[in-house]
Amino acid sequence: MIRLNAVAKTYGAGASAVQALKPVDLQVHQGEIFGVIGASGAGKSTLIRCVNLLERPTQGSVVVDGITLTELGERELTLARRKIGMIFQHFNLLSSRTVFQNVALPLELAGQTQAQIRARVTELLKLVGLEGRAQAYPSELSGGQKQRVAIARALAPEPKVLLCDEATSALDPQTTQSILALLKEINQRLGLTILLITHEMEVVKSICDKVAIISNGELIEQGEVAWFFSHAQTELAREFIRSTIHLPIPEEYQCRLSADATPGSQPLLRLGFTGQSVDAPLISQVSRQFAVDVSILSADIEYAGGVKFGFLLAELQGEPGQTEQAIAYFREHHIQVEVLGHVRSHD
Ligand SMILES: Nc1ncnc2c1ncn2[C@@H]1O[C@H](COP(=O)(O)OP(=O)(O)OP(=O)(O)O)[C@@H](O)[C@H]1O
Repeated sequence: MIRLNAVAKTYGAGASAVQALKPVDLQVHQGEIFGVIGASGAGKSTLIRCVNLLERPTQGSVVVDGITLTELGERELTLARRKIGMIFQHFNLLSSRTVFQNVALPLELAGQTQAQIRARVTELLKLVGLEGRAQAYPSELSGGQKQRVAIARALAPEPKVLLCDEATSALDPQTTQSILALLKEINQRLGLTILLITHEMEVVKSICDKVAIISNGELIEQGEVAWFFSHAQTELAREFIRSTIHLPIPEEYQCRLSADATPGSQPLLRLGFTGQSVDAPLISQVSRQFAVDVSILSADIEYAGGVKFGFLLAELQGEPGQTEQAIAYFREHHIQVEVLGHVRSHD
């Protein structure tokens, strides 16, 4: 449904030129929710704006629903863009228009009759859960409601593709989840293809089928979300995965923790389980095989894309040679092991 072939974008020229996007290949199939995640300045906005040519790529071609947008003239491009809806972080509603009038705008521009517009807007407001707010002005709405209006407006011309530019970044976590649930519902009910950009792994985890990581204008890793959580290759990908997990070290341990091992101290580990390792009884195996005790401080096991993954904060207790062998055993069995430090026993 969306295909980017070696799309690159450089802003400016000469000494002040900024290459925001290096040649990028990306394919999003019909009905998929595809997330592109990256840090600030990585090139996410540039990438998504190249899809509907809000930014003209410096090189490469963009194909949406079989039409090569990069070959079109302005008039044809305006028509083709009707099949590509877009929503933004700050909603971009017209403040002087009511909810109804905002959603009606693209239909007015397409020359629909008043009766057609009324029927379609009513249907869309119902779809996004805003019946009864048709006559409100944007200033009277919450952030989540504003994004719902923006979604209804984007859907008005019956697009095949919806582009979401950090659509939930200005919303609180609860409202974020309700907007993500709405996007998922629309995706499933209408078969709409969604390409979103975000800096939050939670968004990817909640609704995406596929994900790509962008760094310095390059897609450094991409795949199905389930695969990604269990096989992430790059350190940046693993960092994003860790960012969805909350495992603080208890204060009581912090004050007994030091970087180096001292006589009698025990290693404090963060263990990352993905794929098969999450279901294997590796903790009890280690305990039996190497005569170590494993004291679990906290754990967080989650699902994403149908795959279980999780992290465990644990202190290993045993003789140094044994704890080292236990750590090696974990690593051999595809558990990510990070030694966070060494814990002194209570004074
Ligand atoms: N219009 C522009 N002119 C010049 N440089 C630009 C322009 N837009 C973006 N850039 C630069 O291109 C790079 C990528 O920016 P982009 O906005 O695409 O990243 P981003 O990942 O969306 O970041 P953020 O999350 O902070 O918006 C940055 O170095 C940015 O400064």
